[in-house]
Amino acid sequence: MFTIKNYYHPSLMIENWSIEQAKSWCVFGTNDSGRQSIAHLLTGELAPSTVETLDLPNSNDIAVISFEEQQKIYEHELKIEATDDINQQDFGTLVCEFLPADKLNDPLIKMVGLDKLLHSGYRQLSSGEGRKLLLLAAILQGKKLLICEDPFDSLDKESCYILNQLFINVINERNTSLMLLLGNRSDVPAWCEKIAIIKHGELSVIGDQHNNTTQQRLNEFFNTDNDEPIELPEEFRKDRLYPHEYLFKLVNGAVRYQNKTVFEGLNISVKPKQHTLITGKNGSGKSTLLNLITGECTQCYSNDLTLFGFKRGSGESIWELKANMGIVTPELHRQYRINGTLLSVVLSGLFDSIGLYQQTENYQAVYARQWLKKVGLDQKEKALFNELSFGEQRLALIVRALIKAPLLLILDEITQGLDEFNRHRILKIIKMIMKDSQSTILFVTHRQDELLDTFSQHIRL
Ligand SMILES: Nc1ncnc2c1ncn2[C@@H]1O[C@H](COP(=O)(O)OP(=O)(O)OP(=O)(O)O)[C@@H](O)[C@H]1O
Repeated sequence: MFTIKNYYHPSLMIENWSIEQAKSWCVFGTNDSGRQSIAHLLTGELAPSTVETLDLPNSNDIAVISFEEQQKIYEHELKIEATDDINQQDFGTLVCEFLPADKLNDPLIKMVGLDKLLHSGYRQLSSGEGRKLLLLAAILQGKKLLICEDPFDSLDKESCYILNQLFINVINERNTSLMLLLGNRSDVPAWCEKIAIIKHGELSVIGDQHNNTTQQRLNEFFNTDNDEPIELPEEFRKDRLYPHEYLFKLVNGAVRYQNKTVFEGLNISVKPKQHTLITGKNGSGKSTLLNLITGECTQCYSNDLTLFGFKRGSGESIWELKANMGIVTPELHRQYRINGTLLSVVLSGLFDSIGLYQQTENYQAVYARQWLKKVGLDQKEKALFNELSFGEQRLALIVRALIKAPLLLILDEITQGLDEFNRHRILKIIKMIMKDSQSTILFVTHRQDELLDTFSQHIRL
């Protein structure tokens, strides 16, 4: 399949690595390890400074399924939208258009649950549905090497099971090789044969997964002594007067699109400090519910929804509402395409803007820097946001939401794309906020180890 010897590029070094046809590999790397460079190398986008052997498959035979690729497609879809005839209702590229025309009856489509969405637009898909589509497209196009970054992130339990079956099928029946780029040890499937790690851009082949030495090397790789306590800033601990019983209350809530009811008859209320967990299958409407609360979903006006004491649609200002909310969602990450510095992205959270358009005070920059330090990004404050890895961008958006210590924190799959070290660091901050602050958390996740027992309400959609 490929052989690489003594490859050197400033962002990637590989001494000796070969992969045979129909083999499965996991490459573990942290968020700043350079694991995305592996995909760039294999697709021919990372020309080496020096190399001894570089025997790669045809780039047309390789598919990369990553958050980065999903972002590119999304941006392309937005461009199409901008050039569309505005009178025409258009959902951009349809799901079926991503798949080979002669494979639209392939049983794999039903297996991953996309059969009913073939005529939906890509932009209408939930994040999990979008991931499944790219993977399915690659398989049906007969790609010979699939490179999947954190493929189990954003998938529900059943979809993870199906994805595992799908992977086993492509390796055994379709003679395809699989490379999983992972940041969490708990994501490695038992069937995966070989393990490699990447650290500071240097790739090391470790060996067979089910081998004691491999497990020992992995433990060493993930073992960091960086377990220092994280203290919440003063702002989070200040007492605040909140005059209403509920932060929000939705009565008989419903969201419907042309021929689809996402949910109906939904009654939900959240009181201050009633930390709430929301779970449900892919496409069950978790993000839609959050969008109703944040106002991203315009059907908030046709619902009986009261937010911070304002009945939605009664002339309240969205900025007044937003001032009380800190929001991190996959949608926000997709939309955050303004290319400022990391520091400016964090500061933009104080103004609820995408991009920073206001003069900031010194104390605000000091505060933003303190937050960057808490997530280990203080050395990168001048880096451009879109030059950071997906996981680093996600960390930046998390601290952007935290910086104003809002009344309500709306956190939708926030640990998507984070390596296990950063994920635990963020969960530690979340636990501190639950315990020691005046903020209330609304938290969506698919991960079992994020179903913390500190949530006082669990909504299952
Ligand atoms: N504008 C739209 N038009 C039509 N259907 C839509 C639109 N927006 C979302 N949907 C559909 O509504 C359903 C719910 O989507 P939502 O993103 O809320 O799911 P979710 O529970 O957050 O899923 P996931 O766990 O995959 O993130 C999905 O099937 C999605 O395809």
